[in-house]
Amino acid sequence: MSETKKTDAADAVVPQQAVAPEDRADSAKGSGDREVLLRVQGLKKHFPIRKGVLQRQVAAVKAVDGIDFEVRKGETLGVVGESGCGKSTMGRVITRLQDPTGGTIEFEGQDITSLSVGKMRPLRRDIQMIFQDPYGSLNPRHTIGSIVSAPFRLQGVAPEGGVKKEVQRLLELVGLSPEHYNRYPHEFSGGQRQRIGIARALALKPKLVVADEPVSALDVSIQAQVVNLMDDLQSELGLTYVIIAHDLSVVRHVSDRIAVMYLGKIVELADRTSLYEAPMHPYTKALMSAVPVPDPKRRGAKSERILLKGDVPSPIAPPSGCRFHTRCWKATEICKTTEPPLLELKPGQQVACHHPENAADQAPQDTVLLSAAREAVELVIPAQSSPQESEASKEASEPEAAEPVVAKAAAEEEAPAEAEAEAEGADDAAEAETEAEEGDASAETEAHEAEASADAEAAEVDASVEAETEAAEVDASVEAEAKSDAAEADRQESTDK
Ligand SMILES: Nc1ncnc2c1ncn2[C@@H]1O[C@H](COP(=O)(O)OP(=O)(O)OP(=O)(O)O)[C@@H](O)[C@H]1O
Repeated sequence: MSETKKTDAADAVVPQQAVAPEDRADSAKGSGDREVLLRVQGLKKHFPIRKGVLQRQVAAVKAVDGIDFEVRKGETLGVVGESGCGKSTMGRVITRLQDPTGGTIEFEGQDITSLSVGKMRPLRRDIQMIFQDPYGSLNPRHTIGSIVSAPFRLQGVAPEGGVKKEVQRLLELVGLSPEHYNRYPHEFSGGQRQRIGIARALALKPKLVVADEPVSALDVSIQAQVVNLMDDLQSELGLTYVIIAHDLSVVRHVSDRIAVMYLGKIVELADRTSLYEAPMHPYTKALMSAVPVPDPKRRGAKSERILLKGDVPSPIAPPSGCRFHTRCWKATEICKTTEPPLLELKPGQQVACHHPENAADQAPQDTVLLSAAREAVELVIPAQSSPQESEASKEASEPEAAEPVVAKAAAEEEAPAEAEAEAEGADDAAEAETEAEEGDASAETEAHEAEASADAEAAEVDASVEAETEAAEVDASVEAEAKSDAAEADRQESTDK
């Protein structure tokens, strides 16, 4: 409760150097002149933690805690942030698979925040979701035909030319053969399964597709294919995407604009170029510094890598003021007491920070760093030019490995499991107790997931039998080939004689 009060107080603080309204209008005319498809305001999703016989609520996991953004027709909004910052919850809430705790969601101008399941049904055609796990999200007992045609059955839609023809067209659209219609999910690779998931999501020609980590479960080589497929489909079908991902390279490749989340809040929202070239929020800067540069020639241009120290605080009791102040090297007293609002400091670039990078300071009078700020980060200078430098940077990173300090900025590539375990460990009890709360998630999704997990074992067995069979087939064909080679050699020999 106290945080809420502080937040309210924070809202009253008007930083002096935000972009003037007329400039904002200009920026809206630029990249933002497309029609708004989805508008989210003050969106919150809190999972209650209940205790005791009476199951009284004692606290709440503030997974999403007051976020505002818009998605325009035909664009791709990327959402990034560390594990546990509320990305997936945000995705499930905007598609109304979970009910929000507060705020509003408007789709094509219609307020869908509290529509009942029945009233949401017709809108389900327009808003679809692609899930992260291509193995768990397809029912192993159903054929591909049945999986991809499910949306037609559920919505009572009869496509022109019949369901089978339409499903086969969709399979072709996503790069699969129409002959796969009668096959089962275990007969496909991860990338192919994700294509099937995409075909299912596109069956009803949706306007908005929310993809939650669509490629993170796939091999790197397959990721590019699926990302390119989604790109092509967007131009072909005029789709609008919200793509949730923790891989900054993927997000950079696919997004027009990017929202950076930290502990249930959007800390920066900007177009791709501004965000990658001149990030304003220190957290964004730290995330960006962790993105590997693939080109060795350009690697030298990358200044230093910022490793954030300390853990992500618990979303049950997030820090006061700016939630990032406990890990920020620029934090001053105001950051501790006053929550910075998300303001457009440059046309098309919104940031929630009192002391932004690449922009005028919003609280120039507040200059004394918090003592923790001095310890908040570690800079790693890329080892490249001289041997001495490489030695120094090696030394700088060694004690860090010995310390129990988690370099969170690098968590995206180095320790996602650890970060996740932390967040989840703290919230395990909460999750268990609030499971029942999730009854509001789409019945369709739940039934599907339950069935899928019940059958996962069967699928695994099938898959291993399949793998054995395949291996046997390969052996047999190799043997046959060897035999025919030998016969050919014999024939050749006798001809020569
Ligand atoms: N059903 C639930 N009950 C209780 N807490 C939940 C529930 N679902 C999510 N949370 C908590 O909400 C927070 C945000 O979780 P969420 O899955 O949205 O994060 P995320 O950014 O998508 O992380 P990841 O990338 O690991 O999926 C976490 O602390 C998580 O433990």
